[in-house]
Amino acid sequence: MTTAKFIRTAIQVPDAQAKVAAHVSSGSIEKVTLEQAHSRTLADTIHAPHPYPFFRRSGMDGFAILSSDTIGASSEQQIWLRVIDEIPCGYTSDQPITSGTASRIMTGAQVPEGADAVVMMEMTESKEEHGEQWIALKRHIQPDANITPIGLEVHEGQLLLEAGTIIQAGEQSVLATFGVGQVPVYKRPKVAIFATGTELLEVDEPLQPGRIRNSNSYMLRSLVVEAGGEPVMYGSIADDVDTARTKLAEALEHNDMVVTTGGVSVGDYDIMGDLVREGNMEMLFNKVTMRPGSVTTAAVVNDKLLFALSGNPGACFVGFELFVRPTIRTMQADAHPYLEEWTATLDNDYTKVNNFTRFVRGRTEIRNGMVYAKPSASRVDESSVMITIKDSDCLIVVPPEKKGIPAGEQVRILRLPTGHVR
Ligand SMILES: Nc1nc2c(c(=O)[nH]1)N[C@H]1C(S)=C(S)[C@@H](COP(=O)(O)OP(=O)(O)OC[C@H]3O[C@@H](n4cnc5c(N)ncnc54)[C@H](O)[C@@H]3O)O[C@H]1N2
Ligand code: MOO
Ligand SMILES: [Mg+2]
Repeated sequence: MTTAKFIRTAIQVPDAQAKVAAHVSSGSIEKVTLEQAHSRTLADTIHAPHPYPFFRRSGMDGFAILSSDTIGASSEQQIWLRVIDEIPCGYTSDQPITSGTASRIMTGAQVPEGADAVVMMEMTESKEEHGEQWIALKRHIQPDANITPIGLEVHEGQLLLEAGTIIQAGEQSVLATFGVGQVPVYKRPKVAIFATGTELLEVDEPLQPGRIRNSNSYMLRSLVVEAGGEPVMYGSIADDVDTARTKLAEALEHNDMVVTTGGVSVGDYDIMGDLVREGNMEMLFNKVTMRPGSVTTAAVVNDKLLFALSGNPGACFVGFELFVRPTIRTMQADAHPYLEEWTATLDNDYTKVNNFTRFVRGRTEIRNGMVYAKPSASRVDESSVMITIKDSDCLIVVPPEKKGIPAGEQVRILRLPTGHVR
């Protein structure tokens, strides 16, 4: 049998990634509240509208003084200063410090005019005389002591955050400090997910002979969230090309991209493959020189991307990490959308013979400051294996020319950003 189904041109992973990238640009922008901005990608550059600190700030609970008043002070020769005001945080004093006077001040309060130092409470003695408060100092206090000057951290106009920054705790702090309550961020792309397969059962259905529960949709859902997308679940459908066509049209209409799983190989019921070949979409590729995921298929329909990933869980996972994650990241203007590449020492022999580049699910470990990677599966790492996905934090790259790699050799690994919600 020689139908178009079987004739496929395999392309290399970087070429396939480039084909996808040519159809992706950063998405549109929206404003969200600071609370909602967590883990979102900033869409504008933020400059400081004012210096920070904005006023001369006391670093201690104590007294604002003139340092020159304390010259010559010692245990034998205490200097007495009259306390003229009390300045809690949030208040400003209208009484400037002049020679011979001091004001009680709290940590974080604005230092009054005239004062050029704050002395800690513990370094003073105090007394009350004729209704007046006095403090004594026993040593010389250096000018500027315990005063944080204006702009120590940030000067006015300083670049605070670049567009493309992911907003986490530190960025939240900056945005709040500078009064950015409505934050311009890239919209999360809406990613439709549906599974194909007559064998698929819903998660809460009892097992039946020959059937399995749809796990890929849930795996993909988590991956989309991790990548910063908004997953939209379209359930699963039987292997029927008409149903798939209708579902795909609906998913494309309401979402920014569509990810499907299953039915992309050459089997009689591999309907997604058939659908992509029908001709009303631009197929980017339907075979990649990688394993798992060799049948990963991508197409463009009305300017939107369709990723038809393998049904085999391991292949579906790798297909997502290499093609879908970078797309979601690029749509949020991530300058480094691909999985981070590290070098690691292989911990176990890897003996499999390959004709395609193999992306072996693995786990890293740091020992004596060195990164080691070992395959997650002790026996099987086939495309069909589901159970090792949870045990993996990297993909070990085994080039096609290698006939296995001995333990101790340096390997390229791709770090999986598992658990990081973007
Ligand atoms: N004659 C050939 N057979 C196969 C080839 C080939 O080149 N020639 N390629 C093999 C490779 S490689 C892979 S990978 C798979 C790809 O299969 P499909 O993408 O067509 O996926 P299905 O046939 O629908 O299912 C494969 C497998 O995965 C299970 N599955 C499907 N959907 C889900 C889901 N949502 N959750 C969990 N598991 C799912 C399904 O039951 C099958 O066991 O084809 C090889 N065959
Ligand atoms: O596409 Mo299959 O995943 O190469 O193993
Ligand atoms: Mg199949």
